[in-house]
Amino acid sequence: MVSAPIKSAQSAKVISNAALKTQTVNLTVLGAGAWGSALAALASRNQHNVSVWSRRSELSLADAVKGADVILSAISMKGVAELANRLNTEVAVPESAIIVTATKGLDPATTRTPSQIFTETFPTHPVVVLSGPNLSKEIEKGLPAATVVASTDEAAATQVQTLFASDSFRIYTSPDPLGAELGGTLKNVIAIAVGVCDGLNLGTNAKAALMTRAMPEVIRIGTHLGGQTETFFGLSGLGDMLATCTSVLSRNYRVGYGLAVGKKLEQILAELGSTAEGVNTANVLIEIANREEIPVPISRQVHRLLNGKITPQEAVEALMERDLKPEVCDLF
Ligand SMILES: NC(=O)c1ccc[n+]([C@@H]2O[C@H](COP(=O)([O-])OP(=O)(O)OC[C@H]3O[C@@H](n4cnc5c(N)ncnc54)[C@H](O)[C@@H]3O)[C@@H](O)[C@H]2O)c1
Ligand SMILES: O=P(O)(O)OC[C@H](O)CO
Repeated sequence: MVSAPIKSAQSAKVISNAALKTQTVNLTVLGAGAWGSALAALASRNQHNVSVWSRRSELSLADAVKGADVILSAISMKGVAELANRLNTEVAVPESAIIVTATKGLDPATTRTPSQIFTETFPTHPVVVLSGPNLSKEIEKGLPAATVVASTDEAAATQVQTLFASDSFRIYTSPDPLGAELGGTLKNVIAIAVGVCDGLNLGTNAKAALMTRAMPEVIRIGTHLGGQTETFFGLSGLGDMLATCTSVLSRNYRVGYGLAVGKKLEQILAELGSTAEGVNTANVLIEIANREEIPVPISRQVHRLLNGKITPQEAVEALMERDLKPEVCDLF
């Protein structure tokens, strides 16, 4: 069992990091990619018992989750639904285990978020979203970073906060899992657009305009899907948008940059050798936007570009030639 170190969120505000250290937690990390490995290392440094499972590891999924207090999934979106189903049907997930999801994506088959998938599959377990401006390569180096753990179960969020928090990894709790998750997911499509902007050498003014105009777009679709407006202005929203859109470490940014300098998508993805969720997210997002009639002009151009319907230059022209209008008119 995970100990319950915090009596309430109110008391957590005044307790120092040192006082937040808990009893040892049994953490199982599912996914041994860049993010799963970085999160496993953070928990190990906090002296917790960490086991890491991946589909290629010798450890079976059943053995990996046996006795787990916390199960954290950090696999690519394409595997989340299948993994949730395997956890539900093939193995015995401990009754009291907290499930944490750190994936930033949307399920292509159902358009659900990972937290929605885990909540529907495990209705009696607390589900926590971990999301923020977290480029794993910087975190691996021990550079300072902050993130958000969001859940409707406040005690579970606080326990996950304590599990990973350190002097170099500052964690805030939030009661809005969908908002935190969608901020981190939708910005990947915008990071592709900003990569295009930089690849075409369009300048700082254009980049600032793109990121700023992306905010109402993300908020419009994010709130429609159930997130709270204010969450999109926090670390998991604006914060992650800034990190991902301004760093060459971002794989999504590099997808856009590569397209702008004339590379084919397949070549870019092969060179990356790891997950760029924005490509799948753009497809699912446009499916949702079309179905629900939600305007997403930037994401739509990214979608057209990724699917070979337009060139990077044509995408820029399409955005610049839209009808003129007042700035603050279309948040919802
Ligand atoms: N790397 C980062 O900086 C970072 C930061 C925050 C969030 N994320 C998110 O975390 C998720 C994983 O990213 P990553 O950087 O670790 O990617 P990665 O490509 O390095 O690793 C992906 C992992 O998912 C596993 N996987 C893929 N398909 C699977 C399937 N069908 N079944 C089981 N496992 C499967 C792979 O084996 C691998 O272990 C993504 O949603 C990403 O957006 C990444
Ligand atoms: O490398 P990216 O583009 O997947 O970005 C990683 C994280 O989402 C940044 O917070």
